[in-house]
Amino acid sequence: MLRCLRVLPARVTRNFSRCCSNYVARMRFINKLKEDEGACLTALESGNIFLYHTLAPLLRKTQQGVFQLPLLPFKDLEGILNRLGKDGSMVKDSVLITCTEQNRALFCLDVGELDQQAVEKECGGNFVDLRKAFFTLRGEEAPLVARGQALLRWHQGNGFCSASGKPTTRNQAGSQRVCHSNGLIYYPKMSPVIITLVSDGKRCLLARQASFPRGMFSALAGFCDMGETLEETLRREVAEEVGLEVVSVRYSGSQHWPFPQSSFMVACHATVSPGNTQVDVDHEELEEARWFTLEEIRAALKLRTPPRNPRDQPPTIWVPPSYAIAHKLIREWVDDQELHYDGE
Ligand SMILES: NC(=O)C1=CN([C@@H]2O[C@H](COP(=O)(O)OP(=O)(O)OC[C@H]3O[C@@H](n4cnc5c(N)ncnc54)[C@H](O)[C@@H]3O)[C@@H](O)[C@H]2O)C=CC1
Ligand SMILES: [Mg+2]
Repeated sequence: MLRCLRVLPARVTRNFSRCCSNYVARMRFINKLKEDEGACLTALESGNIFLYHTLAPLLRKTQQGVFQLPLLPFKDLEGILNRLGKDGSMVKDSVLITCTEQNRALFCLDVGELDQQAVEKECGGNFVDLRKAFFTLRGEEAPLVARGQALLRWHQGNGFCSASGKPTTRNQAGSQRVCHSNGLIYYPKMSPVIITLVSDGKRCLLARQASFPRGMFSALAGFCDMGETLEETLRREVAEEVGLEVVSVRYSGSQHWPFPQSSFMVACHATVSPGNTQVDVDHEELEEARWFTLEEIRAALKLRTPPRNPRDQPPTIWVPPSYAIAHKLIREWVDDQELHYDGE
């Protein structure tokens, strides 16, 4: 939700405020901006832009020590670019992100061709790694910064048609690219991934990859193969990674996950029958997978930050932080277990 997004004082035209007075109108307006080049340019000229430098977002720290995503009005950014010796019209390369509830179109731009420190000085902020930005920004800004980077990354990697080899051209909103030599249209892509918390009724199954930070365990995850349903991916991934056969699936939620590239995470709870719980780990994929009791999971959830895990001692078990959908699955499982036990 964008309800709490900080935007600079609105300079909204009457038409624009009429269009965006409620959710349906706002969504239709965003859709229009994707199709109408002129309307998109007008919205950009009265909109706000946030910046990246080679895909690292610009953040600003307030006097209270809170990190924010600085939003620059079109004219201000044009002025900054001119002062840095760039043609201000580069602002028009901005990519549409959304329209805020305060009726402002929101765009982002990568200024990677400019001197990083000079931009930081002009804007009063610092370009930081996406992972750090995602972890430090307040809830409603983190998905925005991830979405912006994903779109900019997609444009940077799709400048040429994979069929003709000729350059592709983007529309004003940046919602598609076209190869004019053969008419092929390219749209931004996410890879669908299933993430599932497997339970045997009393315990849940968590796993870790060798690349995870020490002591961290998460739910099982895997990319969908071409032509698979989500249920088929889930059954296959659980079978492949831990050698178990799932008997039921329940949808929980979804999340865009920007690391390392755009994935569309679909989160589900799954169960195996209590008589079929012998784990057989695929060590090509996972370092370890095992069943955890409710008490163990409660203890892991209590750790707000990753624990210090000295090398010479067994690690304290911890789970992904609250912005990861794996955390939501684990918390829901605990709530379900507590409800179940209360009812017994
Ligand atoms: N948001 C969250 O809570 C969590 C997110 N994840 C994300 O889920 C994703 C998938 O999990 P994994 O266990 O790594 O998947 P996985 O079990 O499918 O194994 C990854 C392997 O699948 C292959 N693969 C097939 N299609 C691919 C594609 N479209 N893109 C990249 N590799 C592909 C590659 O060989 C890759 O090494 C990861 O990117 C990870 O960041 C994982 C756990 C928690
Ligand atoms: Mg996996």
